Amino acid sequence: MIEYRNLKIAILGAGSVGAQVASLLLEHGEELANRVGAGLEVVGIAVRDLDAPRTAEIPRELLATDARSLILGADIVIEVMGGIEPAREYLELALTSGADVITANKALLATHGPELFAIAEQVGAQLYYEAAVGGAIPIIRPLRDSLAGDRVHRILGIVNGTTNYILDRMDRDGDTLEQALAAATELGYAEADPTADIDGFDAAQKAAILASLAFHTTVAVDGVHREGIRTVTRDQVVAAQRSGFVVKLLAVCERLVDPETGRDGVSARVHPALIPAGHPLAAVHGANNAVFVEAEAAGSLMFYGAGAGGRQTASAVLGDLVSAARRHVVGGPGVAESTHADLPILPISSVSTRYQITLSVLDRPGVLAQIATLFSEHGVSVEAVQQSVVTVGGGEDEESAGATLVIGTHRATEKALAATVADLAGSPVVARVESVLRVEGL
Ligand SMILES: NC(=O)C1=CN([C@@H]2O[C@H](COP(=O)(O)OP(=O)(O)OC[C@H]3O[C@@H](n4cnc5c(N)ncnc54)[C@H](O)[C@@H]3O)[C@@H](O)[C@H]2O)C=CC1
Ligand SMILES: N[C@@H](CC=O)C(=O)O
Ligand code: NA
Repeated sequence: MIEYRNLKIAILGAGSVGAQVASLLLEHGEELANRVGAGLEVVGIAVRDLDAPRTAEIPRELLATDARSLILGADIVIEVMGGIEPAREYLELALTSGADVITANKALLATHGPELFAIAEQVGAQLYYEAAVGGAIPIIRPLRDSLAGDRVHRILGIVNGTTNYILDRMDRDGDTLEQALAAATELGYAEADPTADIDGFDAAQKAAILASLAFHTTVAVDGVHREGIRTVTRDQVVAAQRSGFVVKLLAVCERLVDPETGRDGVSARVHPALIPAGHPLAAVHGANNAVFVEAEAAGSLMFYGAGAGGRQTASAVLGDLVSAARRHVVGGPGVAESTHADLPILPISSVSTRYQITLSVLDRPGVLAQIATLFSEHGVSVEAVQQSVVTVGGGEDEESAGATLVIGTHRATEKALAATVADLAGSPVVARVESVLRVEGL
């Protein structure tokens, strides 16, 4: 057996992810040591309760309640406890004491990432976070390293497993949102309070991280436009199927030209969207995640797999551990986060996309023409219109009770669309604006 010097590893948190990280590291320690050229010695695992049940067996002598002492004695600190404080304080302590840091904490990175990266850069340490987006899926390293020589234009991501599971059940099993959410809760995908998933907060944090990395700028979570899936109905999902689409909660990060100033900028948004049934993202089922990247030279790439789960996420954490340990063996300062492009974050009103608008309208001559005029007044170009007439009564008594119009548009700005929808809602020929959904991936 080869004798290596030992690197001291502290793990903070032994929940779903932490317990699996510890167990896999203890099980495969020798194999990983051979890959790294140094021993990986777990010096301790910080927990709040020494006797809490764990998802994997961990030797009790490794558990400790004094996180600070563990951090100060470590070469590499793995933070898998979640939350903002004390995680932020612990990571700052770890970095300033010269340790490299690995975190799975998207909430922390989306709010305090820039200050933590600045500290890492100052002290020459490295902050790794592959597990923070897309769980086990390699996406941070591909964006940071493999695509660093290219120019990323756009990212379309399914980055929240819980909402993808819910929308998939609505699409394939005919569930309502409430039924699908109940199933997601029973399977342990959704938390008891599913707000972070359902209302798009979790996806928005991931979008902020992806946009910062892809466009080499700083996108804070407050700069991400966010709409969750609470308003998505089974009727919308069925109507989407009929017109050859599926509804997905998407994180969309784009590099674009500001229509107001003509300058380059970036935008990040999270919202339900229609995706053509033949698009690779439409085939992402259940709680899986996928990130579809469009780059200038590379073209389209898709990264797909398990976006969550303790053991799956532990794989990403351990990949980061191997990278961090190799850097310790080789020496030298950490690589700075390349967020210096300083591209402005554009508001949602500057974004252009396609829309599908469903209207209940009166069924009488001239209605279509009036509606078409309304679109053209705002510079929104209509691509296709499908009409179905709603009837009441039967046989000789059957009469029209109105019509449903499904209108697909060409690209238009959010500003123009919002003005169009406001006018549609106030038009005497429109009984109701039933649904407005953005269309992506065309
Ligand atoms: N579970 C998953 O599938 C994924 C989780 N993540 C991220 O990984 C991190 C951990 O997530 P989970 O393991 O699922 O959470 P968890 O809630 O199962 O585990 C967190 C553990 O940390 C402990 N903890 C909290 N504060 C502590 C403190 N001050 N000192 C010591 N221990 C403390 C808790 O008692 C708990 O056992 C979070 O940031 C989460 O967003 C990222 C991707 C997927
Ligand atoms: N709640 C998240 C877990 C991983 O980040 C999800 O549902 O994807
Ligand atoms: Na990942």
